Amino acid sequence: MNLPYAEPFRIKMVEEIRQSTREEREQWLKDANYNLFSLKSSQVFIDLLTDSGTGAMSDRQWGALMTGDESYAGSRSFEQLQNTVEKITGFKYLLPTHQGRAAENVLFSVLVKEGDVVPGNSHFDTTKGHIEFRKAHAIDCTIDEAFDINNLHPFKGNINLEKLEEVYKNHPKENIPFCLITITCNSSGGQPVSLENMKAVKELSDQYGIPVFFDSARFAENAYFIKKREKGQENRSIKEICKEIFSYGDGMTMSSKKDGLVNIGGFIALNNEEVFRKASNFTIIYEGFITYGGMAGRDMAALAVGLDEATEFAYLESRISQVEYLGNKLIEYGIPIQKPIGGHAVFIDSLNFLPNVSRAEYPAQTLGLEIYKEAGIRTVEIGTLLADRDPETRQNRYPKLELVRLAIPRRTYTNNHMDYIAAAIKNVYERREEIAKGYKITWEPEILRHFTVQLEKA
Ligand SMILES: CC1=C(O)/C(=C\N=C(/Cc2ccc(O)c(F)c2)C(=O)O)C(COP(=O)(O)O)=CN1
Repeated sequence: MNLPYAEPFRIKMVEEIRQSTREEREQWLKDANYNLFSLKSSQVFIDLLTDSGTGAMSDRQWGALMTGDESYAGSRSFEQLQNTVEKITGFKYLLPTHQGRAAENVLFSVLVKEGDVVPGNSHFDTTKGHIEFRKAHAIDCTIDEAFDINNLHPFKGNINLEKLEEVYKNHPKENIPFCLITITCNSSGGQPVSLENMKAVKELSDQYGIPVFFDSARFAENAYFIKKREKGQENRSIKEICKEIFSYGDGMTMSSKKDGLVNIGGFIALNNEEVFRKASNFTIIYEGFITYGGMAGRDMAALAVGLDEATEFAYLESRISQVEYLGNKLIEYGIPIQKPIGGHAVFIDSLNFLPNVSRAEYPAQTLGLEIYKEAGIRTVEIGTLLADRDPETRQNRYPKLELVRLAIPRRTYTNNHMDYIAAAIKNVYERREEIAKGYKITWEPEILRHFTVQLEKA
């Protein structure tokens, strides 16, 4: 018989997780003002809040930690990281930061000014936050197919070139610091961008003299989808595809907490020496000296190993197959999810799941709370709460999709956990008609409200 698939690793360390009762969870949600971010990890059985920094490191990464060089300047670990980043991306200048939004803060302090526009595919919320915080505007030029959850376009992270050229034509070049391509595109469901689209975006941007940057948090997963789905790529290595991806950009920001396979860290990498020099000053102000930038030497050492591991097909196949396994189970149960299934998460369409909950009562948040009550599984809302209010009108911005994201940490849960998650969501789906009321906000902060917002039952 054909041998079934098995993971290319074995487990050497485990961490105990504990179940709770439904009564306990209902009380804990009340105490948390119905904000899943406010739960303690001890109150969560399976944590799908984020794949950011929550994965398991390998024995080689733990080994690298022990030999980290903590020198303030010129650390050996920085050199190891710099060599690895250049090998994978081709970018020769590196500025470490403590995580992805810190890289955005440093780079955007150089490139983004009041009144600018930054086009791209869907910007993730902290990236958008760092653009709007500077009184600039993010313009989403994603292809329309991305917003139809049943459309099986293989690259829903792609940029619509007509929409992008409209931006280039309607704004002076000095007010367009760069075009930002997010790979994979988190907000539209962990959807990849094709090499063909990246190439076309770079060519169009070069015509208008606009630089292109990558928000690269899940670049390796994007490369995997290119290898699996894009014509002519099936025989190329992940590392070869990554090199070509970055050849279509002038630089990158990176949240290493995703495809860096580490629990903390980020960086900027680019080829433009002038931008590097200016960004170095902001690194020193915000992050620390330019050869550690808010990271310990040991974390840079572990990251250098992590980037190498993350850009290997066997690891990516294992990681993405687990997400597909969960997604296919939910499809089998009739649950409406974003298709094709993304690389790091399964995204449930809560408007179809909970038709009786009005948009003004946050259906995606309502569904996330029901899933937690049902089985102690924490998810995150990628909908109206996250979309926040229009900076000028202060009205809710209702995005096209109201999603609940099930983000799968890397090398952390087994497929038994996936079966448990799918069964829990099926149970909620079977009682969806009874769920007719959502939630209302009792307190919210000025920006990025969903992290700390407080709610009560509507
Ligand atoms: C494509 C991209 C990201 O996905 C990203 C972060 N993402 C997170 C963490 C998170 C962020 C915002 C939330 O509302 C959230 F609930 C979760 C996530 O789970 O997906 C960052 C920023 O990288 P930092 O987290 O290292 O600073 C930059 N770019």
